[in-house]
Amino acid sequence: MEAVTARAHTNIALIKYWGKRNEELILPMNNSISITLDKFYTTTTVQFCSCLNEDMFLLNGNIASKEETEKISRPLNIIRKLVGRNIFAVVDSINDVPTSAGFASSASGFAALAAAATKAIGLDLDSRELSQIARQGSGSACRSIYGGFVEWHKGEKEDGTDSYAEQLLHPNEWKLSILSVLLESKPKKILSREGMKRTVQTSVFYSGWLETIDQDLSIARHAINERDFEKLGTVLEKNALKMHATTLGANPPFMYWQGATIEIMNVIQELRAKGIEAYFTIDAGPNVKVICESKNEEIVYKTLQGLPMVKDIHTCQPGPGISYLAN
Ligand SMILES: O=C(O)C[C@@](O)(CF)CCOP(=O)(O)OP(=O)(O)O
Repeated sequence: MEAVTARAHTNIALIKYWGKRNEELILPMNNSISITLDKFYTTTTVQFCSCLNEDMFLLNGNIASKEETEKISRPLNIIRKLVGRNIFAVVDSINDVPTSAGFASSASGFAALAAAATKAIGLDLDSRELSQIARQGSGSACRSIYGGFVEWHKGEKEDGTDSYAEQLLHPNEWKLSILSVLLESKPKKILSREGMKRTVQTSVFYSGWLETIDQDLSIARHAINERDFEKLGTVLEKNALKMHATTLGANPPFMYWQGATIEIMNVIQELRAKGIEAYFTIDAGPNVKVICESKNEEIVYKTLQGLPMVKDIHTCQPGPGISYLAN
C-alpha cells in the first residue's frame, strides 16, 4: 500500500480543555477554543503493510519506545476497526516543534497521524471525522486538524460520536501574534493528563471551573466573531487563571507555575497598564504564551527579551490545518 505524508500544526488553547468525562474515549467535560499556530508542526508518513505483525514507530529519526508506540497504536486501532482489517503500519514522525518552543507536540503529532493513516489505509474522511480520531490520541489534537480559530465540542453522547472540532475563523481573518516565552524552569512533573484527572476527582474549585466555562466560551466566540481583541484577551487570561486555580484546590494540591511564570504575568499586566494590549495564557507547565495584536508584537517582544528569566521567545501567528505532502 502507498505511503502517505501529512502535516499538522500545534495549537494553543484560549479557553482550556481541562478535565475528562471519559478517560478511555478522551471525552472532555467542557468545550475548548484554540488557535492553530503557523510555526510549529509535525510531519508524519504512514505506510500500511500486510508484511508487518505490529506497528513500527520512528520518532524524529529514532525507533520510539514501546510506550510511545502503544500511544500511536490507539488511533491506528480505531482506523483498523473502521476498515475491518488487522493490518499494521510503519509510522515516521518528525516534530518541527523545538522543545525550547514550550509547546507539546502531541497535538500536532496525533492530528498528522490521523490524517496520514486514514488516507494510507484508503479512507477519505472529512475534517470532523478526522478530529474524532485525533481526539482519541490526545484531546487537544482534534483542534489541530483545522487552521485558525477552532472549537472542540465536548458532546453529550456516551460513545463520543458528537465530540469533534470545527473551525470558527480562518487563520488569515485575524492576524494576532502569539509569543511563546520559554522560562528558566525545572522540568514539569505533572503531565496534563494526570493533572486534569486529579483536578476533576479532587479539586474543591473544579465545580467553579465548570460553572463559568460556558460564559467564557460565549464571550470568546463573540470576541472572535467581532475581532474584539480586548474582549478576547480579557476572557482568555481569566480562563487560564481559573484553570490553574483548580490545581491549587486538588488533593494533593499542585501548581504548574514557577517564580518566573508569575514575574512574566506581572510584566504583561504592567504593559496593559501602560496601554499596550497584551494578555497571557499558561498551559500545563511554567511557560507563558503572550497574545497581542500584530501592531504591538515588537514592543511586547522587546519588553520580554531583556528579562533575565526569559530563555527563549518564539513568535507565531494563526496557522493552517492539516496538509498532505507529496512522497
Ligand atoms: O490545550 C488545552 O486545551 C489545555 C491543556 O493544554 C492544559 F493546559 C490541556 C491539554 O491536554 P492534552 O495534552 O490534550 O490531554 P490528553 O487529552 O490527556 O492527551
